[in-house]
Amino acid sequence: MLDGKTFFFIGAGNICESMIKGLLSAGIVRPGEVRVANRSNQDRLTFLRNYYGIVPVQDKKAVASQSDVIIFAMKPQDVFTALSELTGSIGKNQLIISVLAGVPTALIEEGLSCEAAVVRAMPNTSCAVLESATGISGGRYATPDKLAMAEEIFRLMGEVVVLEENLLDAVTGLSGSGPAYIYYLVEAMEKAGEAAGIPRELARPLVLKTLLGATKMLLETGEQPEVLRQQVTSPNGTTMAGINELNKGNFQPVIRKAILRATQRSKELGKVIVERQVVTSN
Ligand SMILES: NC(=O)C1=CN([C@@H]2O[C@H](COP(=O)(O)OP(=O)(O)OC[C@H]3O[C@@H](n4cnc5c(N)ncnc54)[C@H](OP(=O)(O)O)[C@@H]3O)[C@@H](O)[C@H]2O)C=CC1
Ligand SMILES: O=C(O)[C@@H]1CCC=N1
Repeated sequence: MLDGKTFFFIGAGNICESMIKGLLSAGIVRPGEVRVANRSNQDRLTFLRNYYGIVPVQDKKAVASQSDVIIFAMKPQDVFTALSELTGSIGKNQLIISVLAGVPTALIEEGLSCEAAVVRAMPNTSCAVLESATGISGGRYATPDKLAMAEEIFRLMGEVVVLEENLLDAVTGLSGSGPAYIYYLVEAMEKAGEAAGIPRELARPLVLKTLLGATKMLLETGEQPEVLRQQVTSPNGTTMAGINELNKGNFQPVIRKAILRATQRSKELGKVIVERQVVTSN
């Protein structure tokens, strides 16, 4: 379904680069089929062209009208300018993917005013290494084949779940922001390893392999995390002592709070943008 398709990224930031890296390394999409535009930062486009061989774009309208897949990848608050720059250039046959946190498909549909096939997606930066966890949801005019195409695109870069749009904010809080929580955990574990006397350069491989090994155990054994945790935890041993400290620090409630707050933030971002749309259109 993707053979020879052209991709147009509007917004050349972090998630755009992760997706470009992933799409190209998956080997289905060629650099010449990937077009990228920014608001003003030309150096960034030059870097992406030199590094990945993609095509930098100035005339967004012209390129949008000639692209099969258009990916909205600007900050949520920049969506209105991006939509206004595309007026009249997009039609029903194209696939529009929005990775914008909080922004409903309806807002993009309305902005494009052509019954555009919009799919809202929430990938994460692990697209770059083909290990993203991505949630997708089709908008009002996204036909089953368009949703399937979006799923195929993200499946090249990792795991995909299709869900109702009202769950996309929760996906954002859980797995969209998720890599940052894990990096934060790695930072904390490395620092703790250092405090216990292990030099940083030795702590890192120990921490990373521990993470990778635990993930593989979960995937390959199919066991519940509780069961695997218990297998590590000897009665009155070292793990129990460590877990007790985590519990004293409210480990599970804190993680829950972080994910729920990030989910709520995604909803807030969307609400502000929808309100702006209502004000502008009145
Ligand atoms: N970072 C992440 O892990 C994830 C981010 N997202 C979502 O992706 C979106 C982008 O995030 P991220 O990549 O981190 O953001 P960045 O700030 O890194 O990049 C945003 C880019 O959008 C460009 N831009 C702004 N307005 C326009 C416009 N009108 N036309 C073309 N380009 C424009 C900016 O260009 P310039 O620099 O020239 O102003 C900038 O390069 C957000 O909506 C976010 O919610 C989704 C999943 C994960
Ligand atoms: O922090 C953010 O708002 C974006 C959305 C998910 C990951 N990064």
